[in-house]
Amino acid sequence: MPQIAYLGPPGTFTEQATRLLTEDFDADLVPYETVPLALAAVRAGEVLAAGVPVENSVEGSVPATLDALTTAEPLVAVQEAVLPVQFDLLARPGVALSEIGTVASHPHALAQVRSWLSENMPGARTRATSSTAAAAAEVAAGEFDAAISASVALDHYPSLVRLVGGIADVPDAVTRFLLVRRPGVLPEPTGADRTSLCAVISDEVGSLVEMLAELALRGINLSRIESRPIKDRFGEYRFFLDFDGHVADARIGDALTALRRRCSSVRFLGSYPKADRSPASVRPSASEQAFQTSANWLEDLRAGRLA
Ligand SMILES: O=C(O)C(=O)C[C@]1(C(=O)O)C=C[C@@H](O)C=C1
Repeated sequence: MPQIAYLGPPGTFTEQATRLLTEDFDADLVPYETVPLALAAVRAGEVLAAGVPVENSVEGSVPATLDALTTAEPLVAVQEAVLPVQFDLLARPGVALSEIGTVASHPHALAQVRSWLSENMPGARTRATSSTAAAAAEVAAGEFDAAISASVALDHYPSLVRLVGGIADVPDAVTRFLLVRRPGVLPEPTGADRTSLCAVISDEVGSLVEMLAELALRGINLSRIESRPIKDRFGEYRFFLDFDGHVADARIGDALTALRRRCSSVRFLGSYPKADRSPASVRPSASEQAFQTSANWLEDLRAGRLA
């Protein structure tokens, strides 16, 4: 049975997402303490793939995931899932809300309940843990007084109780997760796909606009752009782009070759079906047929068949 890594311990949102991402095949889910460790296990061939959080609708991208995707051998996303995110406040039995001195969770989770904490527990100090379930484990071990966790965490830490349920500063918050593997056969195009890549551009006037223009000119809908520092040179950035379409689509392939010529480096991070299955809208001049017709026309010109 294939082994699939996820950000653990058991009871994280990432575990729930990874179960969803692997529901079509029998998989043995293996918890790792951090996203970089889960991705290192994929690179080392210890596991087939990893489920990792990539972006939250309230707090934005998950920097640990973006950095870990680009700083060692290439990996590609093959599937995405989007999960609603609401939290429970878990504590040891007999502890009242007013007695809680420390509340622990993953920094992304704490950021999503910041207003709730300041209104309801103004005296409590927040503590960062490696995941929402790690916070529950540390509360069970007596490290902290309370944890902001997924409600499934309670199944794994039965010594805790739910003090408050359904906490969320933004009620419809969601987190997007990816299933990431070593490069291999890509998922088939479905007409409702997303392509992710990371590009480094030169520090020159207009280079960002020109990169984006390559997408816009081909009618490609950009759904996310994010920059992360390159780290060893101040003021230089990697740009993470997500856009509608599959690398097998003519307009996407054409755009990628243009980016490859224009950027100092381009790392392909995968083409995979969008979680919401919403089809890409393709303008007539960027359709497969339009690309084929114009390629045939050029071939005829070059062969002397047309003037
Ligand atoms: O999966 C978990 O439980 C995590 O701790 C990670 C994470 C994240 O990185 O965004 C996942 C979903 C929630 O948005 C909060 C935290």
